Amino acid sequence: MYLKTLHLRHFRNYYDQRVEFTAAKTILVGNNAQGKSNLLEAVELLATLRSHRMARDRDFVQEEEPIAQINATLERDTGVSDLSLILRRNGRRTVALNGESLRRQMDFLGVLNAVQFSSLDLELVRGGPEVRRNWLDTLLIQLEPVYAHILQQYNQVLRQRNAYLKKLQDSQLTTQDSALAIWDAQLVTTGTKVIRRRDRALARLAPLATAWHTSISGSTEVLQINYTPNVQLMQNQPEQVQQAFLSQLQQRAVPEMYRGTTLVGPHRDEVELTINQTPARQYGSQGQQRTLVLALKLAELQLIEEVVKEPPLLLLDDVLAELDPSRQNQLLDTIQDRFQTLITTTHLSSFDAQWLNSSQILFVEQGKIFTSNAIR
Ligand SMILES: Nc1ncnc2c1ncn2[C@@H]1O[C@H](COP(=O)(O)OP(=O)(O)OP(=O)(O)O)[C@@H](O)[C@H]1O
Repeated sequence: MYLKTLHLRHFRNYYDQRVEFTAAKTILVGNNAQGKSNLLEAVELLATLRSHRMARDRDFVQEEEPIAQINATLERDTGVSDLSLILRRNGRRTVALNGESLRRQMDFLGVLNAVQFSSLDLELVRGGPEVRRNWLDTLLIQLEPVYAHILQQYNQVLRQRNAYLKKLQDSQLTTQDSALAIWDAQLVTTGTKVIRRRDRALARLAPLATAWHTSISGSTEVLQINYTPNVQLMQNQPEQVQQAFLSQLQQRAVPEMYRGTTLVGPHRDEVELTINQTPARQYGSQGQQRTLVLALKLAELQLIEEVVKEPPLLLLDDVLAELDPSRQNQLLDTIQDRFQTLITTTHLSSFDAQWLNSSQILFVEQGKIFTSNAIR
């Protein structure tokens, strides 16, 4: 797939900027805080309706403006599509495809696919389980857009069940007298869908990532990725998962009521990353942890391509310069011209000449994009 144009209006520090992408690789160069990451974030939003920066919608909208707008033209094997996303301070969003407003955001997902890779991704190794759950969920949204809907349902039931548990704390009711069973049933139904999809996605991703990791580390390291669901998963059959989920909920009913929060479910899942059988967080240098993240990203690219049958975009936010030459080459060899790639950097000096020659270079300054570095 190929992103032909992007038009940002009142998005972050862009007032009204059109960009036309004229090569498979585009390098966005500029000093810090000029708007390079913002542009990549806009593309990420079109792909996933999420931002890895965990921003709220009001952060996207330029000061003094009521709405932010992102428009794009995308070429796929199936034809050309116009995408439009309107963001408002109050969080209400409007999505449109080829000029037609879509009622379900799910129908917007899966049109543009992208893998985002930034220095924040090191948190995948160093951060807590929530970071890895978020990463997996964002990938799943692209593999199966219906997952966005399932996840939203689960989170809604979870919030309602937590509110009910809090209410129970203040009442004289016991867990048996209460209507908790109604919430349990809904949590189990939606949560099981989340668990089974996470399990399936990781089962496909893990061998790809392990193979990349072996190759990048020169066969000195073995990466293992294990899904550790909070609900014991013996078999990935819906009935079995539901039964296990329900019985764990029933076992924890008293502590849940005491603490006023749900203690069982996929909101407590973990994805374990180990290198040579040692937890990756404790393993080795920053360089080795970067190898792991690079392997995950290359696996994401490969898996999305396998599933959607077209190469997704790759968004490299200030990471190329952080990789050593051999890891850089591994990445660049994989990309070639197959994956349209948008790269941000503060210095062009870190790129090899051949790459520079075949890339479109755009200069970013205070929310404006220039095609040449001439005196402005
Ligand atoms: N809603 C907004 N309205 C106006 N300006 C914003 C908004 N959100 C962010 N900005 C501005 O965008 C700039 C940050 O841009 P961005 O994160 O893209 O930096 P960058 O060019 O990628 O640089 P770095 O290398 O530091 O990441 C800051 O100047 C910030 O004030």
